[in-house]
Amino acid sequence: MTVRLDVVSIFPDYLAPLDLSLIGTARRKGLIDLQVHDLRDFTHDRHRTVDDTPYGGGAGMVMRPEPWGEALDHVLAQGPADAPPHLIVPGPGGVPFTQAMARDLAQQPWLAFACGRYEGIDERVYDEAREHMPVSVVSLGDYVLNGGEVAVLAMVEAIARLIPGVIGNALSLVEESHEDGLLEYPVYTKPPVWRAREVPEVLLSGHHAAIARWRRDERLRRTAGRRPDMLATLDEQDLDARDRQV
Ligand SMILES: Nc1cc(-c2ccc3ccn(Cc4ccccc4)c3c2)n[nH]1
Repeated sequence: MTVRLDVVSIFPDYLAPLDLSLIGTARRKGLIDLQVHDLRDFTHDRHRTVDDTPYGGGAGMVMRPEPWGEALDHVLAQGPADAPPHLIVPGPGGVPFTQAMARDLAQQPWLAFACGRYEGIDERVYDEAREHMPVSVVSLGDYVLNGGEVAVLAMVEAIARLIPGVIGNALSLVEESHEDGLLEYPVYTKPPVWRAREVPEVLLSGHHAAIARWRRDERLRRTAGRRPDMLATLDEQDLDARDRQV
């Protein structure tokens, strides 16, 4: 199944990195159909204006509703009216983007992303969009960006890599940070000694049960050290069950 992704931005070139690496390959393999739209193509004045001053005053500018309305109409017209895209709008005040959300979105056949800029998009655009498609306002984290493009690059990467066929070795998706509630274990490769630093002996032992146990312990230790909040949500019997597996 080809997943369709539409992105609307005033900086379409910001999304050029999605032509590279795994995502680029997936697009060429036909697993992903990504279309980037320039919001200014949906303006009609000489200066291709996309922003205006905020009602109620205040600093900065607000993105005008008309170009967004026409841009989203154009996106909607690319697919079946009875199966519209899920519109994802990055925003500092959004619902936190998580691996669980990425997994859910990777199952959907058609996603659209609206990249805001300035102080944001006129609220009526969200209200209007909700009459035609599901709309989610999503935050990448508790820090402030200047616009949605960087957030969309991150979300598209997180989602696309979960689409079957995009990542060659499906195993590499298991036991990743956030995939099963623990951070990933430390990894090593040749040489066995580098600047007098040795690789942990167990990893060279070929003793698979001991290696699995070591990796499990490292994940727990690392999670407890860096993300104790994640351990709190990993309930007891789940922890014990995991330990029994090793
Ligand atoms: N996680 C996350 C997302 C964003 C984000 C996303 C889209 C936009 C569009 C304009 N801005 C600038 C802005 C800053 C503060 C208040 C309102 C708007 C954006 C920021 N920041 N941080």
